[in-house]
Amino acid sequence: MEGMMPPFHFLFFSKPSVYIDQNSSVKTFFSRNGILILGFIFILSLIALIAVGLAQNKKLPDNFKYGIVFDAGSSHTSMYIYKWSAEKMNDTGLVYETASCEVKGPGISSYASNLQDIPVYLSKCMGKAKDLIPKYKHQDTPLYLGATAGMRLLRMENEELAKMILSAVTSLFNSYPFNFQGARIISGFEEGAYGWITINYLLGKLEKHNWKNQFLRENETQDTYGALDLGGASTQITFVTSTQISKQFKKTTQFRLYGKNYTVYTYSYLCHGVDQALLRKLALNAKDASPGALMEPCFHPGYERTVLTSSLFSSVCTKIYKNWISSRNLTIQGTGNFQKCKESITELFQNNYCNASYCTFDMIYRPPTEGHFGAFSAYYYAMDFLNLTSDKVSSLDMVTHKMEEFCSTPWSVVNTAFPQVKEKYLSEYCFSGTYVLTLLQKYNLTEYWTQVEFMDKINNKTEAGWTLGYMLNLTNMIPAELPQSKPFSHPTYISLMVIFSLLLAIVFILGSVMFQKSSYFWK
Ligand SMILES: O=c1[nH]cnc2c1ncn2[C@@H]1O[C@H](COP(=O)(O)OP(=O)(O)O)[C@@H](O)[C@H]1O
Ligand SMILES: [Ca+2]
Repeated sequence: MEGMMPPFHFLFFSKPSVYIDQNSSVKTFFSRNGILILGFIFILSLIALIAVGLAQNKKLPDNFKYGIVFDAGSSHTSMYIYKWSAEKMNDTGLVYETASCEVKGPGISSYASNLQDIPVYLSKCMGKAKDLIPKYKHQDTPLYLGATAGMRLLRMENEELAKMILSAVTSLFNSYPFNFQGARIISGFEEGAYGWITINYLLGKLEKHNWKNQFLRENETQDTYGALDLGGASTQITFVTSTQISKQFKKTTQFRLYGKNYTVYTYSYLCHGVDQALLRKLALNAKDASPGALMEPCFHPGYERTVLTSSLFSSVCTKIYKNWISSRNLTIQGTGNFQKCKESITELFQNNYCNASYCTFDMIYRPPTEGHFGAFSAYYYAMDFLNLTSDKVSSLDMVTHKMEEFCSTPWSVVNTAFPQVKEKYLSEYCFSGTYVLTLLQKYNLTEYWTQVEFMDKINNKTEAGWTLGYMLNLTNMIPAELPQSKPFSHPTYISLMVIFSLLLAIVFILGSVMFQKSSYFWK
């Protein structure tokens, strides 16, 4: 049996029963110490290997954070609750909308004369936020309210009243356990810029990971989308421009996001929101109306609506049209003519004077548009209802044809076909659809019809709008530089794994050989 290897299990389980002589016991002593040292290295390497593996692939605990933003628009107020993983807060696209709430009632600016009703107005949605967000997170949850063009118009009319509305909101929100960060009127510039951040963040245009989960460099990221927001009282256009723009126009802003610079052009047109545009159009035409009646091509044939003429001139946007007409009832009668509707809408845009190289309308300079656009809010509501989104209808001729057909459909037919749609919205889709087309044409975007994507919820979850961008900015969640996503870079991780695996293999082999040799001395 001399010279033969002991069976495998012997290497590990057999114990020497007798020491043969002095010489062999010294050798055994050294070989046993060697084994101990190797065993020690083996255990250390094993611990290091496990530690590296765990650090790299650690399953992050479900530690979520929340944020609440109220969008106090001109026509209505909505609340959005955003949620994200606390550990990954600087990664893009990880903040999403977990719930939303429509505040019942009109826009907040109409509460100027009944401030005492503001708590009732907002408390239902606040109650929903309290129920949805775990109690122990309330104090860490930032809460914001941003008001847009409805409040901008009220401020122009009566600054004191606008302040009183915001104070009423502030005292109400201070009574809740959330981390209230303020209620304010955001500027049109912010509204445009935050809308642009929201859609590009959600579409993953600001930074990209590759398959190894590394952030891609500047030239490897995708082109951003321009943002088109259409509200009730104002509308915004925002896009990255490569045109050198003179500082005098003050229409651009610089962003540094995830290590990349963006020069963003943005402009907000007050009074060009869809509700104010309709009011301006009606006010403009009211003076030519035959006594008591106004023929209106943007409403369906057979549709009638009676208004008090004073209501047409009460807005800051229509005051300039106010003339000798004393207040009286005016019956608006639909004639359903798309072409005439479009012509009358075109009158709302001024094209007469431009003090720059190029203006879209209303003397506002704008550089040439570039790339794709995401159009949301009232752009989406109108085009989605009319089944005219750019992915459904490929050419502008088809859109025009469908609009002609829709506008000329008698109101009785439309009303019967859509009993579930709010009458205000349904009766105005001919106008709002035509307005969307005219506005896009004024922006020179109808030539690139398929490059305009009408969008509502991005990734089926998060509504496109300024609110998410606002919160991301105020919570510093979009870093200027690229964040490190893992404790080790991928090459370091691979190198460490290889080194420790090799070390383990060497130790194991050496250990086995030494153990085998020492067992000869024991025999
Ligand atoms: O479901 C809908 N169908 C059609 N239009 C809608 C719907 N929901 C909201 N809108 C319209 O979208 C616009 C939203 O404007 P918002 O209230 O945000 O004003 P603002 O951004 O100018 O302050 C309003 O004109 C409103 O009537
Ligand atoms: Ca809005």
